[in-house]
Amino acid sequence: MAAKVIDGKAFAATVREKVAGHVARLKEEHGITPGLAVVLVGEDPASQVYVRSKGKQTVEVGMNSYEHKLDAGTSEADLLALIDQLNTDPAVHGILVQLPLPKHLNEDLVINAIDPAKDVDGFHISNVGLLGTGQKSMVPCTPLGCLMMLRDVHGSLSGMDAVVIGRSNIVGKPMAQLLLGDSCTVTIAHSRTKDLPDVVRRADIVVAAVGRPQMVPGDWIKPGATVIDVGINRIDAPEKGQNEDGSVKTRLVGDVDYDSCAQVAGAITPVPGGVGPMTIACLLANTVTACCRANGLPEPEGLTA
Ligand SMILES: Nc1nc2c(c(=O)[nH]1)N[C@@H](CN(C=O)c1ccc(C(=O)N[C@@H](CCC(=O)O)C(=O)O)cc1)CN2
Ligand SMILES: [Mg+2]
Repeated sequence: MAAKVIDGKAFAATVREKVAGHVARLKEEHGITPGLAVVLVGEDPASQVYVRSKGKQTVEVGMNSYEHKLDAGTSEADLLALIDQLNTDPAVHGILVQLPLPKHLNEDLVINAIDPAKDVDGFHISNVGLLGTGQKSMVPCTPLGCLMMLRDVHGSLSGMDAVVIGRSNIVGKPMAQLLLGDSCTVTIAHSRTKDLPDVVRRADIVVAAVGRPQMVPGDWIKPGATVIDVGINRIDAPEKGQNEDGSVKTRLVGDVDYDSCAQVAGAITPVPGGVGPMTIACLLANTVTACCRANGLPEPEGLTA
């Protein structure tokens, strides 16, 4: 039987609706409007698209959006000074520095300069430590979105075998911590893992986050398993023809070979329209959570891990 397709676009819309409801209540009952500051350094075209989308969606759910666009040559000192200013600004409840940063900037240093309570990306070392020890933290948006979708499909994840392929700080590691928090038996696999196909075949849940186009074929998937594809890779699509400038057209694919995996899996996220839209929805959710925490108010239910 063909897999159930997990519609991340539709799911993200329900998350945004919940966020908008909380924002409206914060305004009505407490006179507070959550604010999100997004910092973009340089002109990376994909980052520009994501930042524009973040600003637009922030405003659509009723929050204040503060965009800071700095040129590619901005010094570390100037970027740190801006973060300092945002850390102390009471109208700003969430701060996000769009990644990747230009090469001359030290990402760790910059991220760790953000007030952990405003770190809506959940990348600050304090939040990493809190998540790793099962304490209340800000949770990275992409893994949080994956967790929400998995809970929606399965209800309880307790006792399930989960394999996370990829060990990045942004997705693989926090994803593994979240699955552990939901009582899965978790394996983190990566480029050096021996017998990767057999490791993946044991899994009830496969989260692929390696950044290698269509790397996971259907015959690695246990029948009925749930496949969450975090990859967003652009590949040539000669079947679509050429652009006006003569270059070959492209298309987006994930880290799993969708067609073959969908024939075996019980449920699967598509690319595009799966995990990607959940990332920004969870950013909005984290901003409301940060705002509630900053004001000593109860946290919104269903929007945190
Ligand atoms: N500070 C951060 N930087 C980056 C993050 C992040 O969470 N925080 N994640 C990515 C980029 N990203 C958000 O910033 C992001 C990536 C993809 C999508 C998305 O919706 N993708 C669509 C396809 C988009 C397309 O057509 O190109 C999809 O998968 O359907 C949203 C957000 C790196 N940087
Ligand atoms: Mg760097």
